[in-house]
Amino acid sequence: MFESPRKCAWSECGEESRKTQPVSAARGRRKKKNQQKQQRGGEEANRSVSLPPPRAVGSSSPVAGERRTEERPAAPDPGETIVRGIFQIDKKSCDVVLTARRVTWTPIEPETPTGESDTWRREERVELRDVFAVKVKRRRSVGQQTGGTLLGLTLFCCVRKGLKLKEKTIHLNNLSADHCEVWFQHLKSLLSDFTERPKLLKVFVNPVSHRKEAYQIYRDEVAPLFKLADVKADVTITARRGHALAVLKDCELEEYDGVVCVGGDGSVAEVVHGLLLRAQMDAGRDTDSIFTPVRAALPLGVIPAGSTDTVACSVHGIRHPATAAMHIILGHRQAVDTCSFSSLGRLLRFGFCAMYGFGGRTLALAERHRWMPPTQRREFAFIRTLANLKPEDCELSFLPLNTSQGGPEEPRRLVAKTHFQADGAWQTTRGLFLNLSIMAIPCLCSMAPRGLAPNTRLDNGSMALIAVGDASRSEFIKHLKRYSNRSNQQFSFSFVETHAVRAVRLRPRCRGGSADGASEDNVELESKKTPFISSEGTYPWNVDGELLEVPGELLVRAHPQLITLFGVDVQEVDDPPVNCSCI
Ligand SMILES: Nc1ncnc2c1ncn2[C@@H]1O[C@H](COP(=O)(O)OP(=O)(O)OP(=O)(O)O)[C@@H](O)[C@H]1O
Repeated sequence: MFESPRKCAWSECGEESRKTQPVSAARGRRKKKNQQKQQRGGEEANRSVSLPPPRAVGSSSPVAGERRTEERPAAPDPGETIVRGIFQIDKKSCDVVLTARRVTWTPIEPETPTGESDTWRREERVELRDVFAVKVKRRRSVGQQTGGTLLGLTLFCCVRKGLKLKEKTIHLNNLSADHCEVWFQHLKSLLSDFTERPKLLKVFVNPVSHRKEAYQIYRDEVAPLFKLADVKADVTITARRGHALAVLKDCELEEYDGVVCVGGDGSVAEVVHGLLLRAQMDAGRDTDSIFTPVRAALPLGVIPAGSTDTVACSVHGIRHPATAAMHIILGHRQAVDTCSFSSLGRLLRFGFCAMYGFGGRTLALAERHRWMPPTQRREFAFIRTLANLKPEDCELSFLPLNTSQGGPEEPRRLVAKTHFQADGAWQTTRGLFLNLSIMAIPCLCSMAPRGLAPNTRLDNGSMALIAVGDASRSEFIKHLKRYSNRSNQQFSFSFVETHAVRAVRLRPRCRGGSADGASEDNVELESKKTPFISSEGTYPWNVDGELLEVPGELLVRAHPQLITLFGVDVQEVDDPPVNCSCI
């Protein structure tokens, strides 16, 4: 029944397998029945067990008259059996079938006297798209590095539990070397057809991210999975801010199939900026002009090791390093919009999101208290800025996404208190704003399970502009608190407006010259209408969790699907929601 062209391999496997098969009188009857069935099926049934073993691409020279394009055998029908045999799985002898898509197995059990055989023959399967490695399994004594008794094959698979991806092993036990060799070669060949899976990665690890655990996370949770999947990694442990950017500007990117960043949002932003800047340099773009950027050459994987990890959450839905590693290994790719930040005609950086006003002030204050532990300094800055809550007087212009371009939602009305003016397609408004957020991705995180910008998507080609106008502190706190529930009610305030936009220009309106707001000691002394300006005369922006001091006007442009991240599009975070302890 299981005969194939590689007769010697199969016959040995057959003998070996028979040792493991349960013997029963009913089995003889079934065999006979199957033989009759096979005869009826004729050639069809034979072909299903006899596909030739895989041939390496380019390994055969063309036969006279054969066209080069025919060198590689035609891809098998996805449902067609490539190889079939018997293995012990979970201590049961199983009839195992390999097709181009999956491995299926059915326990071989004796029929009951009543012949109710099919009612308990439960078929199980694993899709090859979820298998990331196949290994020969051997029994070795302690300390033995090579050799050992062959036990069979092990499939390493990825299983989903909610949004979490976990490793699972399936042991296909059979002591026949030839049998296992045939299966191993077929499986290896099929897995190598997943060309989107990376083989060599450039990895950046930020050793000082959050609780300084990034290297440990990489070493203990990610590197073992990469090794199992035969993914090679060229690791750089960053020594300073800007190190990853410097490496990306100069390294031979063509060698790699992807870049991985182990760290928080700040590290991810630096690597994203590096990849995109390098792409513009390679394409000869003048970044000090209104240029059309080219896409990043390589996809980016993000292993979360920061405090908030909004980018990782937005493409994995969970802060779980092993899940992130699995997305990378399996080559799950998601196109992602980015934005560029320019001031005075010069590109400052590429990134995903920015905040001005409350978001910028809070980060600027936290940065001045670097000596504090990260969580404390963030909470301190948050409370202090909230206590001194004041609106920014600015001129806000934005280029709305044409409704025919399929915006994510109807834009909400403009804040009434501002002076509206249309300039071509741009809309300009002047007024007081407590906070302005411009986000190209939803920025999911445990404090905002549906995202800081639930009204944009990863790849919809637009950014969400969320403008929070002047309001009382208690109203502003109510607005912030609503981010933690999943009802999207945070925008149901008269002082909040949202727009789907293609570009935003923000010009802080300075009254009465520079105020020295650099010291938090005199923050209280600032006039309620004076914009927060650092001692260098710049305005603090929170760009991807990093402080960006902008000298005046900032232009933010959306760039649809400029980068590819390893991950998927998720709607909300799977982590338990976290309420900000400060409010
Ligand atoms: N060895 C290093 N020493 C100091 N800073 C570094 C080093 N390596 C990288 N950096 C910089 O640290 C900054 C912050 O990194 P990251 O965002 O990963 O940590 P975090 O701020 O603790 O996390 P989160 O942004 O999630 O709060 C990045 O801008 C990065 O460039």
